[in-house]
Amino acid sequence: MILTEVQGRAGVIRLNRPAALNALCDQLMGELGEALGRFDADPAIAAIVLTGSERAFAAGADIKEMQNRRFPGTYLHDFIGARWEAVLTVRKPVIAAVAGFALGGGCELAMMCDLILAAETAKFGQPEINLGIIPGAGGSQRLTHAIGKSKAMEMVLTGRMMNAEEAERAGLVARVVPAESLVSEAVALAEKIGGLSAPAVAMAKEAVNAAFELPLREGVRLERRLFLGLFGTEGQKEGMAAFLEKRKPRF
Ligand SMILES: CC(C)=CC(=O)SCCNC(=O)CCNC(=O)[C@H](O)C(C)(C)COP(=O)(O)OP(=O)(O)OC[C@H]1O[C@@H](n2cnc3c(N)ncnc32)[C@H](O)[C@@H]1OP(=O)(O)O
Repeated sequence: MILTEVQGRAGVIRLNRPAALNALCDQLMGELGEALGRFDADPAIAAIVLTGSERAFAAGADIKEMQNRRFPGTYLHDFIGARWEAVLTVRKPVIAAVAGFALGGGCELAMMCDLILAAETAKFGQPEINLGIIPGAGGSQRLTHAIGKSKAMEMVLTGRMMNAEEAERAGLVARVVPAESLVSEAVALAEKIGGLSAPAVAMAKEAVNAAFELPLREGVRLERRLFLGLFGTEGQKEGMAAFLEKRKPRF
């Protein structure tokens, strides 16, 4: 259900369950967690690209698998839990490359990544309300952080989908690119990141993500500690020396 390949410094993970529009079943999420862990541990990989098919990044959690779940069983054996949040434990940048549907858990998975590149065909939505439930993998929180209360509320309350252009305008996605160059653009981004100082990249990711979890003052304190810590790295010495010597840095 998952295909992986290495393209330059990028570890590319493709969700591959076409008959169900990449519905995120238990097996797929297990394979995804394993692939993320493998690329995160591989020193040759600078960043991870997570993508789906032309038709769907992922159409959400598997409704067939969820249909007969009952409370309190779901509460005692939280089927979202750590398995769904594997992407949040990855230290390297994770780029979601989204074409087609990113709905429900698919939208939530994309939002757990560090940034989203969207094809012109991308459609984002939290349609759980149509199933008699609400988002359960962070959608009500991350979508609201990303696009603000009114737009998020409208999408969560009505299940309305947002196209790529609107998603870019609203700040949900970093950039919209032609569908045919979606993965190559994401890989190019990973290559660019791969040419930078690895400790600076890791700390930049940590600092930006902290903005979602910490109050401003604590976030700024964390940023300051990380910033000061970078003066102990070779990357800072090389980066500043290269600038002053008017040459490209070699990290
Ligand atoms: C994370 C948590 C806690 C919750 C969730 O994610 S809940 C799920 C939220 N997602 C949705 O509600 C989207 C459900 N899917 C759709 O609305 C539609 O499939 C569509 C709008 C994405 C595409 O519609 P289209 O008419 O183009 O295609 P379909 O014939 O409907 O789908 C093809 C094929 O895929 C199966 N499918 C699609 N989504 C799911 C899903 N989330 N879970 C399980 N299966 C899914 C669909 O049943 C159909 O399969 P069959 O050909 O076997 O009928």
